[in-house]
Amino acid sequence: MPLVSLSFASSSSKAMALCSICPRIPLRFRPKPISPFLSKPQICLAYRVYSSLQSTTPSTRDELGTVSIGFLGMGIMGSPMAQNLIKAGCDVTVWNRTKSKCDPLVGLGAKYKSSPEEVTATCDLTFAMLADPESAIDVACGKNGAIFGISSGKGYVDVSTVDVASSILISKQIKDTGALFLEAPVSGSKKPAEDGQLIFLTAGDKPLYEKAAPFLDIMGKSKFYLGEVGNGAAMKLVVNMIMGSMMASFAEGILLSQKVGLDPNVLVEVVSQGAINAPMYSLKGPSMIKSVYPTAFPLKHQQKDMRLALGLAESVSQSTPIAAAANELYKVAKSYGLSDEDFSAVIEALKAAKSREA
Ligand SMILES: NC(=O)C1=CN([C@@H]2O[C@H](COP(=O)(O)OP(=O)(O)OC[C@H]3O[C@@H](n4cnc5c(N)ncnc54)[C@H](OP(=O)(O)O)[C@@H]3O)[C@@H](O)[C@H]2O)C=CC1
Ligand SMILES: O=CC(=O)O
Repeated sequence: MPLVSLSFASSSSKAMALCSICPRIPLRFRPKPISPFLSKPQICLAYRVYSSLQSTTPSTRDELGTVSIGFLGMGIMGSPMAQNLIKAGCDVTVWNRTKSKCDPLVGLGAKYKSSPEEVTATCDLTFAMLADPESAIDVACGKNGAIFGISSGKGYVDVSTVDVASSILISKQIKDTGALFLEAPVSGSKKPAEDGQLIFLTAGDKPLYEKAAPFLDIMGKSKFYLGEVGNGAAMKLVVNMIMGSMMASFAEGILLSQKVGLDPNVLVEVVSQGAINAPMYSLKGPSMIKSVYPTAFPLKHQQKDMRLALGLAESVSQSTPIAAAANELYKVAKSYGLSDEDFSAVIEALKAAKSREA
């Protein structure tokens, strides 16, 4: 017997002081101490206060069987996340716009429903992993959307990467039904999703965070609770803005090393041993040098995140010239037809048109 029934349709004082000199930051984005323990060093504190590792104690696991869960969105991320829930013994119900993508999950024991509405009507807790703000809103609030099946006592956890306003809109629509809402975008790509090593950036209803925690622990290695809805979305956009700029800069470095006669493979090795080492450089550098971009994080989603992050920065008049320049490169890469390639294909935007054709 499955343990759980699931459906899947795709501050510290220093920080507060900083806010006092940045009056334009809306109150809701200012770090708020949520525990008296916040006088400890900030990094440690943020981790210990906002996140918890492996909260799935044996007693919690016993309770998993009493919760039925749904999953909406079987893309690159949603499929392995749902798969991990099934493998952990959960009873999962899945939905995806393109039905065929549900077949492997059904093969593993998932149930299938033909609309988000049916999923939320059947399940206590529904996760949604959709492409962008438009699809996340449509699946939650559109025709046969999640809000039409959900009701008081149930929960909706949106793990898609969206902007703050969209997340607040979805939250309001869900909560108007009496249900609870949690935003929980993830940091970590295809492989971390497959390995259950995602990082959840959650915000919203704390009781739902606690109810969802054992499932988040199955799909991820850590989770942060960041307060009110919008903070999770904002955190994810800041992280991905940094990542997108890092990748664009790395691409420039690879091409420059080649142009001056250096071996770019040696550059990747040098970078991997120094202070600017990042796993994505070692992981993606060798294939970028060969001009192949096996998709883990689609370039179109990285450009969407740059665009949304720039909007977030604009909303608080924060200057982000590096991200703005990087965003232009992702736009050029999209115009080259590289939307569905991995975001490392941004390097193509830096190659001369003639050499790209060669
Ligand atoms: N890939 C990655 O490394 C990571 C991605 N993310 C974020 O997670 C989210 C999902 O990413 P990923 O799985 O890679 O994306 P995919 O493009 O692989 O999947 C997108 C999903 O959204 C569905 N979808 C798209 N448009 C609509 C629509 N109009 N109505 C209903 N469903 C729709 C797709 O359905 P269909 O199959 O029918 O097209 C599919 O299930 C994005 O927000 C992304 O930014 C976050 C961390 C890492
Ligand atoms: O959103 C992408 C990621 O790798 O995280």
